[in-house]
Amino acid sequence: MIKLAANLSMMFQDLPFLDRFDAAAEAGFSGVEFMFPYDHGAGEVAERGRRCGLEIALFNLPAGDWAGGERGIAALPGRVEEFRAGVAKGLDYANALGCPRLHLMAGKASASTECRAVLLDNIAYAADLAAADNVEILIEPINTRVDIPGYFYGTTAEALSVIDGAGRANVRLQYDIYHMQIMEGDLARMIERLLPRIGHMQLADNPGRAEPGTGEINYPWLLSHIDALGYAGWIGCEYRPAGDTKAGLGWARDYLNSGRG
Ligand SMILES: O=C(O)C(=O)[C@H](O)CO
Ligand SMILES: [Mg+2]
Repeated sequence: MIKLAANLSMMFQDLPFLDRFDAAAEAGFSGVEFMFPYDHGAGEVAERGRRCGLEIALFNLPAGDWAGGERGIAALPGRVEEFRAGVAKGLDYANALGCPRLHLMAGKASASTECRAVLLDNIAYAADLAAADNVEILIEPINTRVDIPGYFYGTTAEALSVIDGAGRANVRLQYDIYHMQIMEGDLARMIERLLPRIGHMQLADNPGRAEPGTGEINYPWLLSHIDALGYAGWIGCEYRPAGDTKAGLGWARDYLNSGRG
């Protein structure tokens, strides 16, 4: 069964963050994900999720100075103390929100031995603490052609080599179909091959990163294929709606709860 999570950092942006939970539930979602909950108290985010009957599928560990252009700090030498404080904060929120997954972002860093060593240490540190809370750490290759030039890993091979290097069983691959269409293509076969390593998925069409049906990816076919493969995890709708979020959800009708919207 395909389980779609609304991405509350990209969808329903006309509403304040907490009200996006209500909008997602009304649209028929049973799960949500978002980038960062940290502007709000963990208690109030948890309460809103509970009240709306929503599972919280994933959010990001603190990722440095986002507004200043940083996209994670885990591969940055000299930022280890800040990284560790972020892990503690992220796990506090994950526990309060009942969220079993955290996305750890490496950042824009050179492919140097030093950055890789810092990254592997940081991932192992986060994974060991997370394991004690039954939380998984997710590593997502992000396209370096359009969205984040210079990001530490842009392909599944690079991300898997980092995961294997960290050597922790609770570190898994976050497969974002949009990024991987740009970097690798061959989506169906790649997902089939990588399925045992994938802990979370995300989607958007390409080009433009809007909803399925606006670009080149055959989502009706691909989602049936993912379903047939037996993928049981969440797929986050990490797209920028081309217009009104709810009006653009026609593509998802078969996968959402009905009767609430
Ligand atoms: O950029 C992406 O695709 C992500 O999933 C990161 O979490 C940034 O939000
Ligand atoms: Mg993503």
